[in-house]
Parts: sequence; C-alpha cells; structure tokens
Amino acid sequence: MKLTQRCFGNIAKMLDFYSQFNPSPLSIKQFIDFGLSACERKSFIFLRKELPVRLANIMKEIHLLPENLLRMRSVEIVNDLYATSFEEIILFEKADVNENTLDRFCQALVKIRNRHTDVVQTMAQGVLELKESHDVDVQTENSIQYFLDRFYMSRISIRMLINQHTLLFGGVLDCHNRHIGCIDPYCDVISVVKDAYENARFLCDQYYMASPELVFNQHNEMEQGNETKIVYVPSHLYHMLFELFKNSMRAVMEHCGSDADKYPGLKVTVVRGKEDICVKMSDKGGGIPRSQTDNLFKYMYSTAPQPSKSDAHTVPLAGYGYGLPISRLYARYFHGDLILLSCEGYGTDAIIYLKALSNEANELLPIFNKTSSKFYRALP
Ligand SMILES: CS(=O)(=O)N1CCC(Oc2ccc(-c3c(C(=O)NC[C@H]4CC[C@H](C(=O)O)CC4)noc3-c3cc(Cl)c(O)cc3O)cc2)CC1
Repeated sequence: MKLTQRCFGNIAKMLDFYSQFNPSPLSIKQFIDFGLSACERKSFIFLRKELPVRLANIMKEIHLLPENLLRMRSVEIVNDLYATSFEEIILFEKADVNENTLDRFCQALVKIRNRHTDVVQTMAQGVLELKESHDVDVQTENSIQYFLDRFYMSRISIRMLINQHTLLFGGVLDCHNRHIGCIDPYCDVISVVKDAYENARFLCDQYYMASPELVFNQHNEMEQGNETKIVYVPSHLYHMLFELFKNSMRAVMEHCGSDADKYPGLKVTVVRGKEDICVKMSDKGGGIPRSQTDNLFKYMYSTAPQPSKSDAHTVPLAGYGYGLPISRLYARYFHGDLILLSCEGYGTDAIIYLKALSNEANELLPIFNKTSSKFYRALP
C-alpha cells in the first residue's frame, strides 16, 4: 500500500505526535558509559521512543520537499521505506518489557537497518530523476542541499543508535573485543590512516598502474611522543579518510600524468591538541580554484549517472557523487568538521577536525521545527 493511503490513517497522527519531540543528542561518552553498564531493558525503553522521534522528525521534512522532487519515483520509494520502518518501531510503544519483546525488538532493528542499506544511492537517483525531468533553479538546489545534509545526518544518527543496540545486545558477544558497540575507546588514528591509504592505493594502482606514496607524522601536544588515540567510531574515520585519499590520489595522478616516473607523496599530519584532534592530508595535485571548492560538497553539482557495477573498476576513484559531502557529515556528526584548503596550481589540504574529548563529542542532530519548516515553505 502506498504511503499516501497509509498517511491518511493512524500513521499521520503518530507522525504528528512523535515529531513534536526533539531528538535527544548523545555524546560519545554517554554511548560508552551506557555500553559499559549494558542494560538491554534501558536501551530498549530509550530507543522505542528515540527512534520514532528521529524518524518522525526527518519524515516531516521529507513531506515538505518541493512537489516535483517528492513525486520522483526514487523519493517515493525512500518515503515508503521510512513509513514502513516507523510503523514497525511504534508497534513496541506499549509492549511488555520481557525477553521475547527484547528479542523481537533486536530483530526489528536489524530488519530496518537492512531495509535502509541503499537509501543514499536511491535518494541520489531521485535527485538525478529531478535533474533530468525538471529545470532546477538555485533556490530549489539550495533547499535540496539543506534537506540532504539533514536527511543524511539523521540517517547516520539512526544507524548509530541501531548499531550500538544490536552490537551490544544482538547476541554476538566477543569478550576479547575492546570495542563498545561500534566505538573504539582507544582508536589509533594512524592505523586507520594506513588502512584507508592502502585500500585507496589499491584502487589507484588498478586504474593508473601507479600511486603516490604516503608520508605521515604526528604531533601529540598533550602526551609528548605518544601515539594519538581517540574515543571514536573507526568506521566513520575510515570513511572520511578513504574519500580524501581517493580524491588526493586522483588529483595527483591526473595532474602529473600517468607516464610520470615519480609522484609527489601524500603528506598526512595527525595532531592531538587540548580540544581538537586534526588529521591534515596535503597533496600536490594541482589544486582547484577557490570558486570551485564549494561545488565539491554540492549534491546536485556532483550527481552523475551512477557507475554500473560492471563499470566500477573503470573509474574507481570517482564516487557516486556524495563521498565528500557525506564525509563532512560524519565529521560534523560528533561536532567535528571537514574543510578543504586548495591552492590552484599547487595542491590541496584537507583537514578533518575531531573532538579530542568524548564528553564534548555530542551528536549534531537535525530538529524539525518552525525554523526548518519555513526553509521549505517558501518553495514552489
Ligand atoms: C562530490 S564527491 O564527493 O562525490 N566527489 C568529490 C571529488 C571529485 O573528484 C575530485 C577529486 C580531486 C579533485 C581535485 C583537483 C582537480 O581535479 N583539479 C583539476 C581541476 C581543477 C578545476 C578545473 C576547473 O576549473 O573546472 C578542472 C580541473 N585538485 O584538487 C583536488 C582535490 C579535491 C579534494 Cl576534495 C581533495 O580532498 C583533494 C584534492 O587534491 C577534484 C575532484 C569526485 C566527486
């Protein structure tokens, strides 16, 4: 049954109910402290309210999108996925808290996570469908940029909550694993840098038959001489670094030409300060004009026909067009950032800023309210 038919039923009332609550941001410290106490009942009671709140907040924004985007087939598919998941979660609203309920809840979370696996690509397809069927003015493009940043941030946060619960209580316990859910309390930044480099280098070698070397150093202002560790989600850090390495390698190889006998290395500097941990990646890939830098973060600018699976090996370093904007969302999710400083004619520095202290690394969550609604209301 399509969303529209369901929307006139009970779901519309429940959406209004849950969207009146603001999402409750958690810090990495709270995730860790909760994970160490590991009480499944408490987690269930928190999530059976918080997940519908986060889903309802972003669903209300989806419904405010410009008609011509909302009617794109792929956007309708995403809309229905969210409605289905919302309906499944609110079934637990008044459930008895017992073993059976807790098991069914875990299973429901896994089912929801799997259902939403391809949402990034599906939404990108929706944007492509809009570009190919309508003229998109600057105002609409800006509203799509605003919405997608909030939509993907919401998705990152919902998957974080689901992953923590299913990893902590989903049954596969590995007592040798020091991770708390998907968080590593002692994440070694340099080892994630090396992992991301090796995987990006593999793709670069496949396509260009060569790749730039990695040169790295670290400076620990707080514990001189010690390696930089952070309480963080390694997979988030890896995603950001892998994207930046692909971009730097592509720039260097294209700038120097694939017949060069030597390529300028990629320099990575990791700095542990009092408040920030910075990971700076510097390349001599020729850089981009300042006038073009912002475009690299634009979903509409970079949305291109998705490489088919068979093409994936032909242009391995080009993403679906969302790699960089979503990497910036991962950095911002726990109150960090990702910035580009390019010098046209020379090269580009990309800096990832992360919060050094886990109690300052708070989730940054989109909130549906009059302000955000106004942003959409002006749209045609
Ligand atoms: C949306 S996405 O996330 O999916 N994604 C964004 C990334 C894009 O691929 C790339 C990759 C590299 C570059 C690039 C160039 C470059 O290409 N210069 C040469 C052109 C300079 C303008 C010039 C013009 O004026 O048009 C035409 C040549 N120079 O410096 C970089 C660079 C960029 C990033 Cl972000 C970086 O981290 C490191 C870098 O060295 C650009 C684009 C795929 C899509």
